[in-house]
Amino acid sequence: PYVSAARYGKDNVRVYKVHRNSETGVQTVTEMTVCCLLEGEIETSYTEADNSVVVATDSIKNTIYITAKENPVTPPELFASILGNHFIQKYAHIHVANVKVVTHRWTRMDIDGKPHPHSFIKDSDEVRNVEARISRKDGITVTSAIVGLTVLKSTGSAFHGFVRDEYTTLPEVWDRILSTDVDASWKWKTFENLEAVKASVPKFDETWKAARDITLKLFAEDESASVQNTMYKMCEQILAAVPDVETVIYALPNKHYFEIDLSWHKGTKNTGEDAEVYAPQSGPNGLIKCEVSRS
Ligand SMILES: O=c1[nH]c(=O)c2nn[nH]c2[nH]1
Repeated sequence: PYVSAARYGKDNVRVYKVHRNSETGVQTVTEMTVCCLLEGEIETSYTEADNSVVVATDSIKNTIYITAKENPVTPPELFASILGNHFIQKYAHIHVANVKVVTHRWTRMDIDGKPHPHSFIKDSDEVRNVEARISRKDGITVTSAIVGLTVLKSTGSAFHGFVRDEYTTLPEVWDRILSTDVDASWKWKTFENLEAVKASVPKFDETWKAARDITLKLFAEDESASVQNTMYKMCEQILAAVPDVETVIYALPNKHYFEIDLSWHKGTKNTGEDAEVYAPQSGPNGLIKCEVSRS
C-alpha cells in the first residue's frame, strides 16, 4: 500500500481580533474559527514515523495567531490566502495549504439610534466562510460562502405539476410556507498568486453583500414554483453581477411546515385557505442542491 492522499494540521482554531481607531475611538471586532491543513512531501511521517517533515500542528496553531496579529483578518479571503501562502513560502516541502475560515457575526449595536463604538450583538448564527487552496503549482483557488442564513416566507411559494404515480401522496399546493437555511457559495477564478488576491480585495466584501442581497430579494419576491427554480435564479443573478466568479453553488433544505386538520374539533377549519396553525417539521426535510457555471 502507499499514501494516496494526505493532509494534516490544526482545526477549530478560534481567533478574535480587535481594531482600535485611536482618532474616532471606534473599535471593530472580528471572530473566526480557522482550519489549516498542509499537504506536501510528508508521506514518510505516515509510513516511516519520520517526524522530521512534520511542522507540528501546535506550530500551525501558533502561526495562525501570529499571522492574525501581523496581517489584516478581513476580508477572510485575504487572510486565508496570506495564511496559506506563509506555509508554502516558509517550508520547501509543503506544497499546498488548505485553509478554511469561518467568520462569526458580531453586528454593531445601535444605541439610542447611533452605532455604538465598541458594543456588538450576535444577531444570528449565520456565518461567512472561505475555503482557500494555496498551491505552489496551481495558484490560489478560493470559494466564499454564506451559511446558516435562515429565512421563511408565509406565502409566495407553490409546488405542483410534479410526478404523480403509485408512490405519490403529496397534494399539489398553490400557496405554501417556504423556509430554508441558505448555504450559498461562489468559486472565484483561480488567482495566480497572493498579489492577485490582494488586487481583488475590494471585490470580496462587495460580492458577499451582493450575493446576500440577491438571495434575500429573490427569496422574498419570487413567486416560487419550486426551490429548484428559485435557487437557479439566485445563481444566475450572482453570476451576472460578479464577472470574477466562475461557479455558484446552492444547497437549500426545504424545512416543511405541515397543515394540521382540526376538523375533529367541532368542525374547525384549518386546512387549505383556512390554514393558520401549522406543525413545523424538524425532519425529514427536502434538500435541493445545484451548481451553476458560466456557459
Ligand atoms: O420545492 C420543492 N421541490 C421539490 O423537489 C419537492 N418535493 N417535495 N416538495 C418539494 N418542494
